[in-house]
Amino acid sequence: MAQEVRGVIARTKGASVELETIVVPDPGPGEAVVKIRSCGVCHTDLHYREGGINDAFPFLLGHEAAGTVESVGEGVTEVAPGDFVVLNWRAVCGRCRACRRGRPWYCFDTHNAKQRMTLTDGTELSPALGIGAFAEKTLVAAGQCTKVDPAASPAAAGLLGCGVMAGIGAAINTGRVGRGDSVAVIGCGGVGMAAVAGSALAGAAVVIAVDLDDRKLEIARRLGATHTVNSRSQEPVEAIRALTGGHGADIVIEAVGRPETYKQAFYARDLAGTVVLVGVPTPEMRIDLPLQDVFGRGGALKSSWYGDCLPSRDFPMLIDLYQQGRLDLDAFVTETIELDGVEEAFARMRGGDVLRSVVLL
Ligand SMILES: NC(=O)c1ccc[n+]([C@@H]2O[C@H](COP(=O)([O-])OP(=O)(O)OC[C@H]3O[C@@H](n4cnc5c(N)ncnc54)[C@H](O)[C@@H]3O)[C@@H](O)[C@H]2O)c1
Ligand SMILES: [Zn+2]
Ligand SMILES: [Zn+2]
Repeated sequence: MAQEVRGVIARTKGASVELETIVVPDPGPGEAVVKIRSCGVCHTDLHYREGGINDAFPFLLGHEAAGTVESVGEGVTEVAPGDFVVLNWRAVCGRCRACRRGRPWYCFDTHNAKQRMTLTDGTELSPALGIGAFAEKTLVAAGQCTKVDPAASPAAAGLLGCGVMAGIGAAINTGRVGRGDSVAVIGCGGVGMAAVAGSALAGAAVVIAVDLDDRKLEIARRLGATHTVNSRSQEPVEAIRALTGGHGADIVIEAVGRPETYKQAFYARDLAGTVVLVGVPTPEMRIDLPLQDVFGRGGALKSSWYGDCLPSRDFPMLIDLYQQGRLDLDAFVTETIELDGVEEAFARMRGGDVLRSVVLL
């Protein structure tokens, strides 16, 4: 029996989101219905609301979530009703060229649930990043569910579903941060802050956190930053160079998604360093770089999707680190809110006032 539940909908470009009734069908073959316990507000949700990702309105927002499996469809063996799970963006195939090369976020053959959730008038919804978890329940592919220890707090576990995984993975999986490296992270929101924590976990000797807001920089110190730079008062490229013996950082992680910070990341790295691009630009954004600089700097320019994670490997590992007290996921949660508080949470995110607002259900 299809069920009616409440969900947060972005109807048109730039309009305030509204809490509306949505219809969640029974899970079909390979699918699961998940009762959402927590869902963090990520900047990507705001990008969807602004039409910055695509125009497939109306969106059912929310994609950084943990929940309990309520029911599963035919042939599902990965999870069973009652399992506590973290949701991931895509059920990757595991067989295509991208999957076999260990880059599943470039999978050509994802098996997400068909878009079958609707408004009560039958209008088809686009679930953000294939999830749609600002809702009491959502329909996903069973392969998007990773079982984790049910003793973990839902607010903390849900963060792994996007921002924290994207940030930690950008450092560890994409950037290959290792013992003794110097790292600069430009932009310390939920994603960049996790890149700071991931760099510290990986043994970096120098971790430079860069942001416009001293409150963020203070938290970054708690999570392992050895130095902080406020770009309002210091030119960040010069400051990063000064803190790394004049060379620039071995790994620079961009977690804002703006032309000026892309450019800073490019120039703040050591000549043989790696730039990891995590911030999502909008279609009209451009930067202009002298080709001599592009050529003359060795190293690597990499983009990082979802921290190049493998959910079944990385989610349980990060939950372990959290429960051992080695990864302070609670420090990311600025506030917990209700489903009807998402629009106000977007305003606080724009104002830079929160690291993460987390909807608890
Ligand atoms: N690649 C991925 O897999 C992935 C996953 C999740 C989010 N993202 C993207 O990462 C970006 C960050 O997401 P978030 O949720 O952390 O956002 P956020 O809004 O919480 O954080 C952005 C941070 O950047 C800071 N900032 C803004 N302009 C700056 C500047 N010029 N210099 C230095 N700092 C600046 C802000 O003060 C804020 O702390 C977004 O573009 C989001 O879409 C990418
Ligand atoms: Zn996200
Ligand atoms: Zn694949």
